[in-house]
Amino acid sequence: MRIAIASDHAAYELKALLADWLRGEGHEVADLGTNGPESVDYPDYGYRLADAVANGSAERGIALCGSGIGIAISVNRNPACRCALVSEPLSAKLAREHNDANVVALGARLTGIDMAKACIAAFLATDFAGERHSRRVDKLSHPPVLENSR
Ligand SMILES: O=C(CO)[C@H](O)[C@H](O)[C@H](O)COP(=O)(O)O
Repeated sequence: MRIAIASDHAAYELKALLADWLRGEGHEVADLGTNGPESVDYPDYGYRLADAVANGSAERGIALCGSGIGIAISVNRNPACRCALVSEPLSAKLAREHNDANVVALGARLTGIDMAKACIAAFLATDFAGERHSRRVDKLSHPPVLENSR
């Protein structure tokens, strides 16, 4: 699978470990940075990752920062992306099965390497279940303008 991976400074070490592991598993991995401990801003990397998924150069994305929260919010600003922040494999599986998530986010300051691998393995191995979930996922692309929110 073609996978893009990106992080801020808080997660660059975890990113390198995961990229090596994924390549060893036979995936084609595009590492979009950052690649050192210098402080950077997670939206810059989240937007870059989201663009790789949106333009089709990557089939799936892996987004990492200290908590996973900031980079997940950044990725989800791109309407082509559905990014799920997870910390255990069942959520990663359900993010695919029910939400057709195309990006998974993890927090390097909260999640260790073995748990991160387990989450990513579940994320990559699971297909979208379709059916009733398709209707719901479609609605995510068409948010209504509600009367009382004007
Ligand atoms: O965006 C985050 C939280 O939502 C990430 O955890 C960042 O990695 C974190 O905010 C970076 O913090 P730092 O103190 O600048 O290292």
